[in-house]
Amino acid sequence: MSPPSMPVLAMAATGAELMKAEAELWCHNFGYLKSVAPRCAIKLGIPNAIHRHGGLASLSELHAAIPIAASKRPCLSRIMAFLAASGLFREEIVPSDGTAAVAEPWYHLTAASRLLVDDDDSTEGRNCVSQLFTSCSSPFYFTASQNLAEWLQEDDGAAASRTPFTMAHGADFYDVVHRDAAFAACFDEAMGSDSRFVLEIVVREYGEVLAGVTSLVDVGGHNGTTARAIAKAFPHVRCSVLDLPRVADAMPADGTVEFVAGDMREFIPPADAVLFKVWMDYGALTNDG
Ligand SMILES: C[S@@+](CC[C@H](N)C(=O)[O-])C[C@H]1O[C@@H](n2cnc3c(N)ncnc32)[C@H](O)[C@@H]1O
Repeated sequence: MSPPSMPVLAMAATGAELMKAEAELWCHNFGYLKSVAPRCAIKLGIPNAIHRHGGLASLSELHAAIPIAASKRPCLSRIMAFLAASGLFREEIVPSDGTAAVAEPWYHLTAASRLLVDDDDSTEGRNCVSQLFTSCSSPFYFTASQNLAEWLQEDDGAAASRTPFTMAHGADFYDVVHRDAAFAACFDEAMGSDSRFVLEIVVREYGEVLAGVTSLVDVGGHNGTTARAIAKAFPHVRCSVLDLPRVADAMPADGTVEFVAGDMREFIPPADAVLFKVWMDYGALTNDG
């Protein structure tokens, strides 16, 4: 078999090529800011503020709406410019009142940032995934990801019980959820917001997949947000949720869905349909896991 052709930089590279290659590395180096900056925008309530201005707000309007320390005011425009460059908002530079000599930036919500608005009365939060974003961009995951190389090098045998997450936090994901009330609340809200968002679309556009189905089990269904939404939209479907005992046993019975405590690797209650949504076994990242 002949080897692939020689990579460009193995040959004599020009200064311009080297500079371009280094610029690419800078982008990778600070790539995490693409996740951190929207997290900052959500915390400051920027998507909500633009939404309250009808989906388009000027920098001055954002300054009036968002509490920023006086000494940091110039930084807001830099964060907004970064977010616009990464596609979260659309920036337009126009004169502020038609007469002003100095043009100022205006920011439009985009399809993505519209999903970060959590005070839209017309959708009652069903089209908002800001909690999901906040949870997934949390330091818990970021810290765990720093251990990836060490985890790949560490040979802990066939059990492969350690994950980058356990290396960082000394416990597996669900143990941390269990012991850290703030993280648990953040995780619950994240899963809830994703379930409401996805179910709204499923109910509206894909209801036919449940035609003829009379029972459904949501495997790893957590607090039952998804199963409850299905039971409400499709009353002919009897819904149950299978989850680990410490989750299922803690759920109060409300007559809408039945909670079954168990491990899916051992047992899945019989039903016409089995739903897996955002299921991750954070403890089984083995070769075949
Ligand atoms: C990422 S959450 C997703 C929750 C829900 N499906 C959703 O989309 O909002 C994964 C769920 O799977 C559950 N889980 C993890 N391992 C499980 C197992 N072996 N058997 C049953 N449930 C499990 C967790 O307790 C958690 O509630």
